[in-house]
Amino acid sequence: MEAKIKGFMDEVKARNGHEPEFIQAVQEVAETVIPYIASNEIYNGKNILLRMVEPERLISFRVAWVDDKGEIHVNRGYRIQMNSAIGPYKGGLRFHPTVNASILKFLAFEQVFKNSLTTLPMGGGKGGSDFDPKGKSDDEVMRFCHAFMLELNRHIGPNTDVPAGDIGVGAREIGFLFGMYKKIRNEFTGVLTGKGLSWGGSKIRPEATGYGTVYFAQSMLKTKGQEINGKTVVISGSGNVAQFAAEKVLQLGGKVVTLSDSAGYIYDKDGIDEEKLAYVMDLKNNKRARISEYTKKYSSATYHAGEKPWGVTCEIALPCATQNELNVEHAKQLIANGCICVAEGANMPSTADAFHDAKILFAPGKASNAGGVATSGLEMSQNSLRISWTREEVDERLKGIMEEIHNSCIEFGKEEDGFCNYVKGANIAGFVKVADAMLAQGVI
Ligand SMILES: NC(=O)C1=CN([C@@H]2O[C@H](COP(=O)(O)OP(=O)(O)OC[C@H]3O[C@@H](n4cnc5c(N)ncnc54)[C@H](O)[C@@H]3O)[C@@H](O)[C@H]2O)C=CC1
Ligand SMILES: O=C(O)CCC(=O)C(=O)O
Repeated sequence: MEAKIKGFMDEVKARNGHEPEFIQAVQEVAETVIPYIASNEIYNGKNILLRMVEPERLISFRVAWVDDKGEIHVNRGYRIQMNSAIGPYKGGLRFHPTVNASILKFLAFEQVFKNSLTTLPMGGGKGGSDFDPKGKSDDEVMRFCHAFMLELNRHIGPNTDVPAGDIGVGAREIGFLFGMYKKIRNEFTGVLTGKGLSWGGSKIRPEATGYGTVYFAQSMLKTKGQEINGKTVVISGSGNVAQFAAEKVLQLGGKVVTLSDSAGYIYDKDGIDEEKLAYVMDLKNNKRARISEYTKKYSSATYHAGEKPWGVTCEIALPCATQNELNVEHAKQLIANGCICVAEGANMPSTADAFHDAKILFAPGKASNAGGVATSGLEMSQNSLRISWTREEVDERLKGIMEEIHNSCIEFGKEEDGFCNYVKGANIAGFVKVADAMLAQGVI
């Protein structure tokens, strides 16, 4: 089996050798899915995984825009349409200076498995730009989004490809992108998700990724007779996913002690309560300031510049910032300090080796953060039906979907000693649905 996996990865590396994040994401899937393929006759000799690692379409384009001083800038825009076997391409847009083809291909690849796990009919895609929204005025962000959509609109549509937000793309950006799509195409459709509530957005979509991550952690803890109530939780990030993960932990009686951004983390020994979290939301979503500001307002907190929060003692860790922010040393430290449960809110925040051999409750992002895209799927359904479900209705569906994903992970990930390997479970469950559809549709 080792040789089979190596042979497959050699072929992937030969084609994508300069794309480390993409190779990392494929390796993790190959290690669990190739043995499954080998033991399941119907997938043999069909080169399904090799077909799945090649994007159906990779679009790259120039985005030229004018700043407030009248200077012209050029960024690179992308949309990776990875796999449409089970539905229209679906996945977020990331605006961050680090964006490149490798990062978007890893995200698009993960998205295929994640969307399959949601039980909803969505293929996988991802896109974005190396544009940095930090320090830009609202007008500059608007001009960039409009310029980006001038090209992207040709490649998307409510039955073709439905983008949404990711790092650097929130409600403000989705509004500007939607406005330009509507202007160019002269149609009001559900072409993007994460829209504002008064123009087609779904209730709970902003909360969904963070809430879903905590619902998944709840399901994992339940298998051990444990709950969130009374537990100390370390969270990284302070953006959309981190904020609503923190909110749900508080609602369930947990104590959140950290948040972070790319410059460092804050540790609040007294816990980040509802009032403090509201301050963080205003700080990040409106003032767009650094998390270090928190310590100026709350003396119970300390700031740790240039560091990650994984050395802080906790029972639960929720990495919610970005890829590869938690390595094997961090993982050892967490476990040594008593951490029993890690649910990834971000995409691939743990390095490949971090929890590889750790027998704790560990959920990969493609399972635990799938609540965001699942609720985007619910937004698509509401748009098609031209109706709007209540907050309670959407939250109930979200909870149900997270429960289903957890069940799928158990079905395919439970090992002989009773330990659930959630990575294996998520990879195989995600693979089966897409692979079966690809088999049915023939070699295309
Ligand atoms: N927004 C969504 O619905 C979903 C997001 N995700 C993933 O969750 C993660 C966070 O995304 P959002 O909260 O939506 O983005 P966001 O833009 O709202 O927040 C991103 C957060 O990550 C931090 N960050 C960015 N680069 C960093 C770095 N190099 N080191 C440390 N921190 C860094 C930022 O300071 C910020 O706190 C990403 O991995 C994203 O792909 C996953 C599923 C859905
Ligand atoms: O809601 C969506 O379509 C995108 C969510 C996303 O980008 C993700 O799950 O990583």
